[in-house]
Amino acid sequence: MAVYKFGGASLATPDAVAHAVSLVARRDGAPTVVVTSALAGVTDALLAVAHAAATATPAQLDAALGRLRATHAAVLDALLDGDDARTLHDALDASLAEVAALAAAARAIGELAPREVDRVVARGERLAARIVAAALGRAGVRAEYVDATDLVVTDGAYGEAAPDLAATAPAARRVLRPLLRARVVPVVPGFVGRGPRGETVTLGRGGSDLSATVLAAALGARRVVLWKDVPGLLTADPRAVPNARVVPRLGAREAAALAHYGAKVLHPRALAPLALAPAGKGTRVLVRPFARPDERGTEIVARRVESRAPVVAVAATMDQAIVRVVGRGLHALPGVAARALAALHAAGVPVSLVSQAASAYDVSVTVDGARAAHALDALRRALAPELASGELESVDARVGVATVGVVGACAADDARAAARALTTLADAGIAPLATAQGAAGASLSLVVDATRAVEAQRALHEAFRLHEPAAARTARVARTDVVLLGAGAIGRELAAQIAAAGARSPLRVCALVDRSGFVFDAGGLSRRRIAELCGAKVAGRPLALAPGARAATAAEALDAIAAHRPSRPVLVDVTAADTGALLERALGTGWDVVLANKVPLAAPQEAVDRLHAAGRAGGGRLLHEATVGAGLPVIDTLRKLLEAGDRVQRIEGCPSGTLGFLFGELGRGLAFSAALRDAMARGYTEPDPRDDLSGQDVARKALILARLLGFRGDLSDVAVESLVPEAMRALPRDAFLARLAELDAPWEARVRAARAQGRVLRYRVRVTRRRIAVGLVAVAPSDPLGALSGTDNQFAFTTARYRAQPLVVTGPGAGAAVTASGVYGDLLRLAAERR
Ligand SMILES: Nc1ncnc2c1ncn2[C@@H]1O[C@H](COP(=O)(O)OP(=O)(O)O)[C@@H](O)[C@H]1O
Ligand SMILES: N[C@@H](CC(=O)OP(=O)(O)O)C(=O)O
Repeated sequence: MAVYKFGGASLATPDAVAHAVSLVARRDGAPTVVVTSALAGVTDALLAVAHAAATATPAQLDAALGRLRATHAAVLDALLDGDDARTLHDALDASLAEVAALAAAARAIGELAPREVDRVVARGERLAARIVAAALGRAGVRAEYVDATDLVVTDGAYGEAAPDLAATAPAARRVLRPLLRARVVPVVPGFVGRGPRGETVTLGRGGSDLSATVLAAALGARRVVLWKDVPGLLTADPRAVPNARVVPRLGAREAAALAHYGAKVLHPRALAPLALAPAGKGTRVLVRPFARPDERGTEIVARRVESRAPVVAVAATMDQAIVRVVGRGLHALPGVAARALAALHAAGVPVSLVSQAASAYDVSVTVDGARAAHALDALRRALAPELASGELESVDARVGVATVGVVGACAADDARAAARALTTLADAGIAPLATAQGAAGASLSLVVDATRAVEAQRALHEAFRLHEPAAARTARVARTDVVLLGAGAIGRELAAQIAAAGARSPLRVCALVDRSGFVFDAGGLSRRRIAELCGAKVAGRPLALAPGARAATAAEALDAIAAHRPSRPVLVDVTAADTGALLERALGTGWDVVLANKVPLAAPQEAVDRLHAAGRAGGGRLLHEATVGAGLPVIDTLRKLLEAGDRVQRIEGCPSGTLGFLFGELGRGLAFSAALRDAMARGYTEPDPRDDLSGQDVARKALILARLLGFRGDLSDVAVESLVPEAMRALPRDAFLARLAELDAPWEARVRAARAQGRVLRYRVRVTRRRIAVGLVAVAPSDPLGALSGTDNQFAFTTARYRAQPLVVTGPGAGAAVTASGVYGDLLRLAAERR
């Protein structure tokens, strides 16, 4: 047996009502109770009529009733004809005539009593239920209108009546069971119940959800389906947060919390009648999309099982006022706060949030904004003695606030969730006016200025990554989106390393960018896609030609990616181009930047200063371990020394694997030309080996290191000794290579001279805060540099603490795998520090 509730938003047009009928028909005779809301907009219209009844002119009233007649007539004329249509037109006319009569009476006495307001407003549901029942009959489904006052027994509070389940159950069973047994679908107006004297009352806005769950509980239904015009219960109100997503399974506590924050999708008390049992037993509550009945929507379950993510949704109650009682009387005198709350209760002002710090100097509560003046009045009267004596300083109210709720099982007991919520608001420049978090609650409340409520919800939704599937977010790992600039050997290696780490890694490559264009996926490029793209790059095809790629400049690519609001984006530059302007822009907009590319950091001092300034202004951080010594912890070591308060006096080293190899071979007696050709054959050198021999690449690394020590100056200030004789510098590459043998004799002489002194040749950099020297030196074999072999790099730090013996870092300093791992280390550090 199932209870189907059709919301007003779903019953908006004749087609929609026909669709509702078809959903019931699809049940194919299975026992079904239908609960309807009023047609879309009708409750609002009836309430407007009720509230203006005493003051509106007859003409205004006629116009309003005319609109209501037209709304209903449009639906019933489209779906029904003959006797059915006539009967309903008569019912409609009679109903509206009664409203006119009630209004006339109201004009005479000056107001419409709450009892009459309920009588007026209940008409919406009653008319809708009659129309749906007739339309069902028309479609061949046996259906019968049953009035809610015969079923739903309440406490009789006008406008917000609470159903009495114990009294409702027997009545509902007595009336509905025989119908269900006879395979008749009872169609019941939602939102409506009976007071103690048999009078018609309403259950509060959105109350037909409650009607449905009360009847389901009374009948022991297997399922309640609340058909809505949204795809289910969402992580946020889609009108405030467009990328909100469906929560497939939501715990009852969270669903209720969401409803209490005014998420119009569910009546706050709707779940109370049901003892929600673990899946399989009890009544299942489903919130499903009316327009797409084959989608599953949301199931509300007793306990949330779906994920460990602490936060499942955000919501906001608008149009609130925050009312404060301030003064030392709150802690000096017993019972002042209790009296304040009692006064509000007595005045009929419901209180939602209550916040009082332990210092007890003020207590703040939130109330419906429309009742702020009434609340103030009640408080001032109740606390008059303390206000007069000065024990209380003031009672005041601020209207135009909203209560934003961060909803989740652990929102209230996960310190990280609370911290993140507050930091998120702080980052958005939104100061909470009050906060509350219960010891056992399923939510954290943050009161903010109403004008900032949408922004606050969006920022929180983003911060808790609610737009991602629940399984993808856990409390601890926040996603870092990596944008890879350059898809050469290092870029490809890095992408593969990140992809290999899989879902456990906080890093996700969401874009590859090359000179031709870019490929982007907000959810992260899959391992397979990365492999395909890299394969195409190796085959020499530009990215822009890949499926799903866009041709663009790198700047255009970044703008396009930024528009998707990536999570903690990092731009990784593994090109060898002058990318300074692009990096400056990224840093300035808060993106972090990781470089293997040396060029932007070896640029003129003022350009580098601009980069750092952009980072400071925009909040982006810049790491570049791989620019010196590839994956070796060179900059990391320097940072640790400085952080520990050491003073670094000098860094000496061989930051070139190519030159290291060359001098090793010369030392072993090889001819210069043979050693260089060997290095070329092994792929150690640049295509034109003079790029290595000129010392320019080494000079860049030296400059980067020196700048870390405080050096200010440019590449032109670096004294570089080139190993290419003046006369050979301008030759074409091949001409240079053809004349290599000419260099053998001079080199042999140098090596021999050094050996005579018991020394070996090395190409060394030496940097201090003031000076950079790059060139050939003869060192003793006992020197750390003397022992260097193969393509290893070496860096020796002489510091205040490492004075007698330097701290030495040695190891392979080139190659895609180690360079990529240097970049990877930086990325992990950024991800860890942002948590
Ligand atoms: N977290 C949420 N999930 C789904 N809808 C929400 C949420 N918060 C607010 N809403 C709003 O609630 C409304 C719910 O649906 P609707 O079909 O109008 O319900 P009904 O017709 O039963 O009153 C939508 O307009 C939607 O914007
Ligand atoms: N029609 C009533 C009751 C109701 O539940 O409506 P809906 O299902 O459209 O939220 C209201 O507007 O408050």
